Amino acid sequence: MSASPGSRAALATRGPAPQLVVRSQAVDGVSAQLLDHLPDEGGLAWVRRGDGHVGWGVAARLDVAGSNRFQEAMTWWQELTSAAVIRDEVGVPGSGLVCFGSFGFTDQDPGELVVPDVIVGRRGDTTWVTTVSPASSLGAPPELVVHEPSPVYDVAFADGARTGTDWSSIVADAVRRITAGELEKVVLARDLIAIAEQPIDLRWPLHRLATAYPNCWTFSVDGLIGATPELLVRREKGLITSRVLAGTIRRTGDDEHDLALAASLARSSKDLEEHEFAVRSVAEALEPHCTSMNVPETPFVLHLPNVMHLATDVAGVANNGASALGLAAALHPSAAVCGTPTPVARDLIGEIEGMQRGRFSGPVGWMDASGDGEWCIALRCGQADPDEPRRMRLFAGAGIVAGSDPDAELAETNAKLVPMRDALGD
Ligand SMILES: C=C(O[C@@H]1C=C(C(=O)O)C=C[C@H]1O)C(=O)O
Repeated sequence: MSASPGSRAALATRGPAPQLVVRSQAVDGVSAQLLDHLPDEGGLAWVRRGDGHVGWGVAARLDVAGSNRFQEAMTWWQELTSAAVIRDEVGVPGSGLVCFGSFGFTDQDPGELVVPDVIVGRRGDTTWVTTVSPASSLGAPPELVVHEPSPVYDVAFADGARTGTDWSSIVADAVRRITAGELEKVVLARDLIAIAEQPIDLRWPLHRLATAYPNCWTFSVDGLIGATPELLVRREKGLITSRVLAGTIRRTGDDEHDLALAASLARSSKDLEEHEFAVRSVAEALEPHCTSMNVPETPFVLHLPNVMHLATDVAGVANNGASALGLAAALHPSAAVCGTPTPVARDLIGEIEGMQRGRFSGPVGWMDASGDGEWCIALRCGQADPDEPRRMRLFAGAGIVAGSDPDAELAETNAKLVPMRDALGD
């Protein structure tokens, strides 16, 4: 599967949303994994622990950028879903009409919503196929075929916008500015370039990510692929949840040592402070949308194969009709990927980070016609190069507070690059 962002302009839908006819039907006897069904071009994916959905083809698409991007996307989705004729014979989260989407970190970075022609979904024992067609040409459900991705060989890695040493020095600069009282926390990121011998079949790293990181959300949207551990927001039947991560320690591979490290992470005042900023930013953004909220006072330690994070699961009951995307828009950018105070951190990132993040650290996810859905933060990910299919940009960042050590932060970003590096076969 290669990315085809070159066709972005041609596929972009402007003007009135098309009228779509949508049908979801359960299918029996499908034992293959969802990702196995992705064709070699333009696949979309959202998978966790075997559940989720994959899609291909483009029944409708909206490209968005600018300060009004979330509102524009919500209006388009509202129009599209209210004009659609939806026959959902499955009735589980993810069946019926859904779109996949991703948004840039800044207003200037472009993002999109995509409604595929075909969606294959699974939730527990139920597998279904959704077909989406223009009202004038109702299609039959496709035969589900299993495709083999092409292995990725001989990947070389090179510095992106900055060398590690240069990046450490901008971290040191940020620490000075935090100590001087300009702001409390800023998240700084860096990129790494991966270059393979042959064009990269994105399904290869996707399979490996989903296998190695089953507790993360493995995604593929328009050439952006990754396995993120951070749920910005889920809305499902009136329940709103968010998993906030901030505060990280690398794993060593020695279980006993890792347990001791987890305990030290849970006691580290620097990490607890960094985490507190992130939780507060999420709780404040969700509060106007919830009748009752549960914000645990103490984080737990989330164990991933490469790192451990301080984590807090925030939950609330929706008190208004804000869609999952509306909530993601209210939350983005949280202090987990930007900083505190948000405007100062955002300006500092623009001033010293020295690269365009694109969709890295923006919301990525999916949404259904009722506005339920899941939006994660696009982390532990890579962006396929639209002009050079052998090339990807990989990203990682780290939260910087007064007590941060630049070399330790560099090591943290290296640990966060491991999922994508390993998935590409390093
Ligand atoms: C910015 C990233 O991760 C974020 C920063 C974290 C931290 O600084 O401890 C932890 C999880 C994420 O919220 C990344 O993975 O690139």
